[in-house]
Amino acid sequence: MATVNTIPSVDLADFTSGDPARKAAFVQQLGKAYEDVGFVAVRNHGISDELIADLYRYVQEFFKLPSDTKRSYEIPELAGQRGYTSFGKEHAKGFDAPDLKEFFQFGQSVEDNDPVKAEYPDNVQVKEVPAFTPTFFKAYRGFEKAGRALLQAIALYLGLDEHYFDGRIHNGNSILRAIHYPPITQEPESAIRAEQHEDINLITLLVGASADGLQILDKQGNWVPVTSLPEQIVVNVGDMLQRLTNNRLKSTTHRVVNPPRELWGTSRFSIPFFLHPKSDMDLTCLSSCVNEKHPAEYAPITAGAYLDERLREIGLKK
Ligand SMILES: O=C(O)CCC(=O)C(=O)O
Ligand SMILES: [Fe+2]
Repeated sequence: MATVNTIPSVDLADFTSGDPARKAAFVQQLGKAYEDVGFVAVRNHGISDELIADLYRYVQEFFKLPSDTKRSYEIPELAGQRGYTSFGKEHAKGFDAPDLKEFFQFGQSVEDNDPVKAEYPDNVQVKEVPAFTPTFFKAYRGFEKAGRALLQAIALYLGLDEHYFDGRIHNGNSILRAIHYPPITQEPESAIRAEQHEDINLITLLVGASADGLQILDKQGNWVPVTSLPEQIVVNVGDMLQRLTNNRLKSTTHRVVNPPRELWGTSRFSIPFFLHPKSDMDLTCLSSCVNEKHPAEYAPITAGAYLDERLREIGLKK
C-alpha cells in the first residue's frame, strides 16, 4: 500500500465541520486541485471500511461465478448500464482494441414520487450472491452523500449557490461500477486493462483499487501513478463538469496499465462510482466561467443527450 500521495489530498471533515474558516479553506484546496490536477485523495469521506470490505468481498464472489452464469446477467438492450458486461465489449473513445476487463453496473433506485423513475431500468439481482444488491445499494447512497458534499464545495468555488447541484443530482443517473481485470494469460498486443480516457460524468469517486495500475497524464505529458492511502478515496472531475465549467476544472486523462509479467497471474478489482445528474440537467457553460478571455468552448447540451453520444462512442450503445 502507498504511503504517500502523488495527487493533492483534502479532508472532507474540514467542509462538514461547521467551522467557517476550515470550510472556506477546503473549498479553495479542492477547487485549486481540480483546476491544476483534476484528481484529489479525500479522507473522512464517510464510507466505512467495513462497507468497502463487504463491497470487495461480494464483487469477488460475483466475478468467480461461471461465465455462463455471469452472462445470464448481461442484457444487451440496457447498453451495459445495468448488470453484467462481458470481457471485450467496451473500448475507450478513439481506440479499437477493447479493454481487458469485465464489469457489473448498479444504478439509481428512486424512492420518492419523482417521475424520473420511469427513465431508469431496474437493477439486476444476482441470485447466487444475495448480499450483493443490499451492499451495493448502501454503498451507492454513501457515495451519493460524499459526492453531494464535494459538489457543494465545488459550487462555492465557482461562485454558485452552495446547493446548486443538490436538486440536479437528487435521483441522478449515477452508476456504481464493479470492474474485474482478469489475470493476463497471453501477450496482450496493444490492449491494456483500461485504455486512456476521460470519465463522462460530473465527478468519479473511487475506493482503494485492489492493485496498482491507475495512472494520470500530467500537464507535461508524463504518466504518473495514482497512489492514495488506504483510508482515502480518489475523486476526479469528469467531462460533464469540465464542460459545465468551460474547461476551468480539468477532466484529466487516465488509464489502467497491465502489471509486470511476474504479476500477470493476478486479478485487479476496482469499484468507481460515476456521479451523474438527472438527464435534464443543462450542461451549458456557466456564465461565471465564460468571459472575453475564455469564450464558451462548448455548445449547450443536456446531460442525457451527452451521455447518449458518449455511450455510442465507447461501443456500449449501438
Ligand atoms: O480501475 C480503475 O482504477 C479506474 C477505472 C476507470 O478509470 C474507469 O472505469 O473509468
Ligand atoms: Fe475512468
